[in-house]
Amino acid sequence: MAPIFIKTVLISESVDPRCKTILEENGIRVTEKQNMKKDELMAEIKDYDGLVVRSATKVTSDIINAANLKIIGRAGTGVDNVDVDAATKKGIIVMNTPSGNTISAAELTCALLMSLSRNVPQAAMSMKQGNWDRKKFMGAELYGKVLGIVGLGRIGKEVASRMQSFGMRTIGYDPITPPEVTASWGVEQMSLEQLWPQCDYITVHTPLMPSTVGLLNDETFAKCKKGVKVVNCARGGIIDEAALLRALESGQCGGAGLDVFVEEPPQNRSLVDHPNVISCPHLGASTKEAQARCGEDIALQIVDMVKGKKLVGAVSSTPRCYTQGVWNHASGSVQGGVPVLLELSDSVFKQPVSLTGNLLFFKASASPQLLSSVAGLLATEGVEIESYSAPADRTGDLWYCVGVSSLLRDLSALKPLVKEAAQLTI
Ligand SMILES: NC(=O)C1=CN([C@@H]2O[C@H](COP(=O)(O)OP(=O)(O)OC[C@H]3O[C@@H](n4cnc5c(N)ncnc54)[C@H](O)[C@@H]3O)[C@@H](O)[C@H]2O)C=CC1
Ligand SMILES: O=C(O)C(=O)COP(=O)(O)O
Repeated sequence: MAPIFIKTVLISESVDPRCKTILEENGIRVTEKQNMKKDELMAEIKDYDGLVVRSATKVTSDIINAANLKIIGRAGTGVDNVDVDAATKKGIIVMNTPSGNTISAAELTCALLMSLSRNVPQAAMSMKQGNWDRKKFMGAELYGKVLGIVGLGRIGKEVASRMQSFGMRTIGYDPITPPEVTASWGVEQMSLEQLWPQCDYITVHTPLMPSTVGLLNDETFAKCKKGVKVVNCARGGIIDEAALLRALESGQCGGAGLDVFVEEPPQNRSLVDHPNVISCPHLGASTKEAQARCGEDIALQIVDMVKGKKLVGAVSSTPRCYTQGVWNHASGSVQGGVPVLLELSDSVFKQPVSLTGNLLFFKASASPQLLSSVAGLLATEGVEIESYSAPADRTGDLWYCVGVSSLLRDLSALKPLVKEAAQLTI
């Protein structure tokens, strides 16, 4: 991978100080400016190569177009506050640190589930007001109850294992994670139609995207058990807020634990003020540990990119990719839940290239010895070939891709054999 020059980075939110330290130790000038209004950010952003954000900075297309950024780093998971398409069109790499805050978000979800079952926040508030009301806060055990988990990715999985230890039965739905995989962590998958009526509790852990907006709505609440309790520690809007309020008022929903809102902070306080709602100001990732991981990870990922070592955590859609200072056009799709590359510049691959793991791309002219020469060279560097994708055509200089056991320390080792090379971890 060719180095990408980043001299200046703006951190626009409260990110762990390790982020600034690591970037500065690697010769990058860092400015921290928080709580900027949109026009302030638009004016400020012109001076930077990189921007590091959390969830509060809305990196809209007009901000992206006002900037000369090369990288937008998200110290956290969700990138719905970044216009990834606009960034990709401008050739800006968007990267996140998707596993750094998984445990913290899962633990907060479990805390909300437990609080909903035993009315802990309401009882604590009542005590502070001088009361001693044992009857009002009668709860119900989690033991033996059914928890529906919609979205069985990193956080959904961690929530399942923790709530199983309370004796909950965990069922779920995910269009991508295979049922045999979730069965191995004790989650029985089924369709949403089958799931809704079985659950005592439902928790959502999907990204926010058109297919997940309003997953719980008037129609789906009506299919749930009366009194179902719901938790949203993912993104505001996955549970439709107006439908949730109606379900709370009718008793169809018995309680809600909300960490996230469509508008943050929410101007409309109807949900927050509802007696059966417990809420937090988007605290899922707000632990020392999660912030330390995310701050450090994003800085290290940027430094690796600057050094041309590897590209970790990139989430940009892939119409173009950057090698040796040149933008290459690419096209791909998602097959069986796995993103695949079909074409890179003028090279159409014989088989789709699964975009997972460590990948080494190289451009070379076809020859019967090419693969064995590359394999031999990689072997001397201690790198094994795990998969091989060749272009359908064999004329001229074309792109090849090999899945490798680890990335090469120095791509220049390939120089005698190839015209261009790039490597990345996905
Ligand atoms: N409250 C907070 O502070 C935090 C919130 N989050 C949010 O939590 C959510 C989940 O994060 P991760 O588990 O790390 O993501 P992930 O990508 O590991 O898992 C998401 C899962 O949702 C599934 N999914 C996609 N569409 C679906 C649909 N229509 N129905 C059911 N499942 C669907 C995907 O297949 C995937 O398995 C994200 O929205 C993230 O932004 C993450 C960290 C902290
Ligand atoms: O990582 C995520 O998706 C989160 O929602 C955490 O957001 P934050 O970094 O706390 O603003």
